[in-house]
Amino acid sequence: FAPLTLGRAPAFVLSAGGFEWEDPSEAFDQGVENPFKSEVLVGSDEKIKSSAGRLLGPRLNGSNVYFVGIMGSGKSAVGDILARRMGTYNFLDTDEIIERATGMTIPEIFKAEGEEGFRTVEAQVLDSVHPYVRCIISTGGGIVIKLENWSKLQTGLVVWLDCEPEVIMRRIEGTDRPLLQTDNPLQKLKDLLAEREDKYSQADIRIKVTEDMDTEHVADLAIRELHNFIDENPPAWKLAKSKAQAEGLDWVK
Ligand SMILES: Nc1ncnc2c1ncn2[C@@H]1O[C@H](COP(=O)(O)OP(=O)(O)OP(=O)(O)O)[C@@H](O)[C@H]1O
Ligand SMILES: O=C(O)C1=C[C@@H](O)[C@@H](O)[C@H](O)C1
Repeated sequence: FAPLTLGRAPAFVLSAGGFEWEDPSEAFDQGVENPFKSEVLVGSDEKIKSSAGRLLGPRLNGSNVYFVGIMGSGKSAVGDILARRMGTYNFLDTDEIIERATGMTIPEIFKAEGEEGFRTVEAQVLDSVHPYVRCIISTGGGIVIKLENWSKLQTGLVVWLDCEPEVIMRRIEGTDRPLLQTDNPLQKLKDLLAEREDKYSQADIRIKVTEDMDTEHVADLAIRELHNFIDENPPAWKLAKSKAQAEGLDWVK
């Protein structure tokens, strides 16, 4: 078999099970380490923090990051900051795409088509955006309700912004979110959280957002936790390589 090439001449050729292919570390490992744990990157905490966002893109290798959580938890505000800090990722917001695609506001869609109609469009939008790469995607608070949406979210890394309803209420009181047009919006938020909590908690990363944390601070935490998640969940080839090396076996011929 001719070695598989990934757009350029292979530097190393692996041979396993009768097949030969290029060492995937050549294509995927860009030598970028977790800046919070790196011995190469030295400097003040502030300096490391400022480069941490920029260094996340190469380590994510194109994988999307999805923010989930109850409405008002900061998914759009924090997602936008994260994409700007990374520099190489785009920011998308499923609620905003729905409004642009339908030419209607979310309250108008709820009024005309009901919640079920909104959920159908929301699933269609997620279906069309999830094949893109290098995106930070803020999702609608109810995206986790439909099981079919989970398989799409799990093509990327999922971050739950876990924020108390009381804190959220103080931020979004008086806005036109359709599900909160009740006599007791705080109770409604609590009920929604109780219904969805077991779904949100399936996220890869959970960030506890408290009242004293501004959006920049939450973005800092998201960056740190994403770097840590990548360390703790290395791709299969990386595990195989270190296992082979530990056992003194040939990995690269
Ligand atoms: N950590 C924070 N500190 C202060 N204000 C915040 C914080 N997070 C979000 N906000 C503010 O709260 C409001 C709601 O935030 P945002 O729209 O980002 O939430 P969301 O999770 O995207 O909501 P939805 O699901 O309804 O789209 C915005 O005005 C935002 O600026
Ligand atoms: O929690 C929800 O169900 C919603 C959250 C918003 O982001 C919007 O998607 C819409 O208002 C519904």
